[in-house]
Amino acid sequence: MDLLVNSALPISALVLAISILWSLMELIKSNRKTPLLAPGPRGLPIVGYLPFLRKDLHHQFTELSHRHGPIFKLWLGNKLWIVISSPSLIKEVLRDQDAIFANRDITVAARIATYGLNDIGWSPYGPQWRNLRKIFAREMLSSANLKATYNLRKDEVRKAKILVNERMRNHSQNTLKNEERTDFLQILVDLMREEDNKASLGKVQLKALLLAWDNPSEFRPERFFGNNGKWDFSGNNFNYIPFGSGRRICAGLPLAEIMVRYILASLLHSFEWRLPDGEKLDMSDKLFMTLRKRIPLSAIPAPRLSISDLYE
Ligand code: HEM
Repeated sequence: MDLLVNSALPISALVLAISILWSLMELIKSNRKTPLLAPGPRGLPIVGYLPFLRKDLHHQFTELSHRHGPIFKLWLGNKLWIVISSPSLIKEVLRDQDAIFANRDITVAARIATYGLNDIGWSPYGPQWRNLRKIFAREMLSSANLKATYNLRKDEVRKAKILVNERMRNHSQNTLKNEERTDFLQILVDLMREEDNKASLGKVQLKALLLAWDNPSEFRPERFFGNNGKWDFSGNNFNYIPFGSGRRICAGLPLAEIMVRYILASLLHSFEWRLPDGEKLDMSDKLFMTLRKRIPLSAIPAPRLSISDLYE
């Protein structure tokens, strides 16, 4: 019994000392002339909220924003973090006051991986970052990238040519399949063949029309309607900022805009996709540097166009 009491003594003394220290720190903090801070969850003395952080941080932050509002604070150790989640606050931080917020929080791992922050993404906002952005912009317009884009475009033109020629041949030989009689490509071909073609739609325009759209042979007139900037990803609509906004907006946006659209459109247009037998589509996510699918997607492609030349 004595032994138990004796060993419990140093622990209670330690707990008492930590509590006094914490109360003192809180007192000093409250006496400091700090501006009023946003609300936030309570943490532990010294470590703050660190022990409570979960791996699915983005879901945890969503939950916390439901509880504390669109701006809340977290103490992680002695560092204060402010988490924001409303379009108007995002505009304030990324656009209106972005000169103040244009720095990244540098981790040790980032410093090592970039040989001392020699990288646009991690470079502190300043002359070195400005130079790197200029070099990056020039590099993106370099002959190699222009050539790659040109080749991609050339390939799309070749494919559009094959599609239009095939459809016009089927049309004149009266061998159109049922579904082809009413699809969008056929509407354009009919328009082109009309004797009084006021739209002056020639073969060249037809091919150009096919290139500007994804799944061009689907009848989807809504693609012509404006959508009130709903999918404007240029950094001006703060409800939708996949590339960020302000000074640190994604430097690769122009390239990504061309490449992602072409690659996705080609994959969807040229192949029918299905899941491996017995597998269900899982949409859960995992936070890394960016958000990823928790279970990587395997999909099996099968050619969907009848013209085999397109797959060469
Ligand atoms: C769909 C594709 C892409 C998405 C969604 C994307 C998204 C982003 C985002 C969210 C940021 C951070 C912006 C901020 O901090 O406010 C960023 C930064 C950056 N991205 Fe992208 N990106 C894409 C493709 C690319 C490509 C293809 C390149 C290169 C060719 C690129 C190069 C960069 C660079 C260099 C930065 C750092 C800019 C800076 O700190 O000044 N990105 N990107």
